[in-house]
Amino acid sequence: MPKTSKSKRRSLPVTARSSAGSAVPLPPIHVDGHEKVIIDTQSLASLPLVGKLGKSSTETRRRINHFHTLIKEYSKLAALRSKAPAPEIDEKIECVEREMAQMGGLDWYQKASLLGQCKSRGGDTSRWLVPKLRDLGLHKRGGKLRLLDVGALSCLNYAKERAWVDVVPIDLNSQEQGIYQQDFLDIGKQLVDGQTGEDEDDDISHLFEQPFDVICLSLVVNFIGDPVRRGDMLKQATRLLAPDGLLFLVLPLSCVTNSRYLDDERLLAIAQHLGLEQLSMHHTAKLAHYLYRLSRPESTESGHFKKKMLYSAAGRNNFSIVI
Ligand SMILES: C[S@@+](CC[C@H](N)C(=O)[O-])C[C@H]1O[C@@H](n2cnc3c(N)ncnc32)[C@H](O)[C@@H]1O
Repeated sequence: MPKTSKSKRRSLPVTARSSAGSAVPLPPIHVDGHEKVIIDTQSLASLPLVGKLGKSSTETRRRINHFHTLIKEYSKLAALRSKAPAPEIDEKIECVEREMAQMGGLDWYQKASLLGQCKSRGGDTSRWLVPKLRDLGLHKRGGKLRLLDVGALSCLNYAKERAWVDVVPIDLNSQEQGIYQQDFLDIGKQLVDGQTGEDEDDDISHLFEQPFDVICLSLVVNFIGDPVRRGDMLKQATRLLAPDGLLFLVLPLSCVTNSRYLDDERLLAIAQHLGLEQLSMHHTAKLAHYLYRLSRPESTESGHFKKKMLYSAAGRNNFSIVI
């Protein structure tokens, strides 16, 4: 039974609180010499569950989409503030935070997303991945596959495959016992910084010492509002994968079919740049699934994939991934 770090030390940044009690975003940090804006999704995790799940899946989807819009708005404002702090920007940020809080924060968002995973609403995306792993013969490879499930809403996603899959489920805001509370982008920092928990039980860094055979980023990259941090997520995956390891990426279909800045071809070019070979791609009415194999060490160079307009037509969204 995996231990959860939910009530224990977090390897996540500490969230400051304003006098009004609302979460205050953290200042930008510097990674590899570049300033990165922290999209303080962690602060959302601490907001109370006050929002309601929609009565119909359409209503829930509408609210989830609105939450995504608020995350993007939040990221833009945080980026602006890091360049030129101003009281008006702080006010706008507080407004966005308040609206998120009214909806129920990250906790509400996760519960609504979990509802979307019900069998009656299409099931969770692990059901697409498992047959692919079997096709590759990985179920009889000998020794269990180490699988990192990022943004796991349930620790039972791979329960049927427990004989050959060893899952490490993580999330920013653990929804149940057995899901480790951990920011994917912080993995490795503890190892480098030599951080340890207050007592040994708190420290889950040992879970990440060995590379993973499979990493799942299902509907997680689109959760991040900042295109650079989306790119960081893909880079982090390549860092944590074993040679020939597999990356399972799921995005809402509109991110690749209706964006001004991203389509399947560009996503493939980004993946190849990172040393990922595309094994499989599948679009459903709502989702785009990709399976990649790490075929060579990642390229560490940035600046190759800036935000570049591919389609200028009106009505398209602005989803992009920047490397
Ligand atoms: C839409 S849910 C996706 C759930 C599930 N993977 C699925 O396919 O339905 C996105 C989840 O990703 C989590 N998440 C976002 N960024 C993360 C990060 N940096 N580290 C860990 N979890 C993260 C959020 O907390 C949220 O629970």
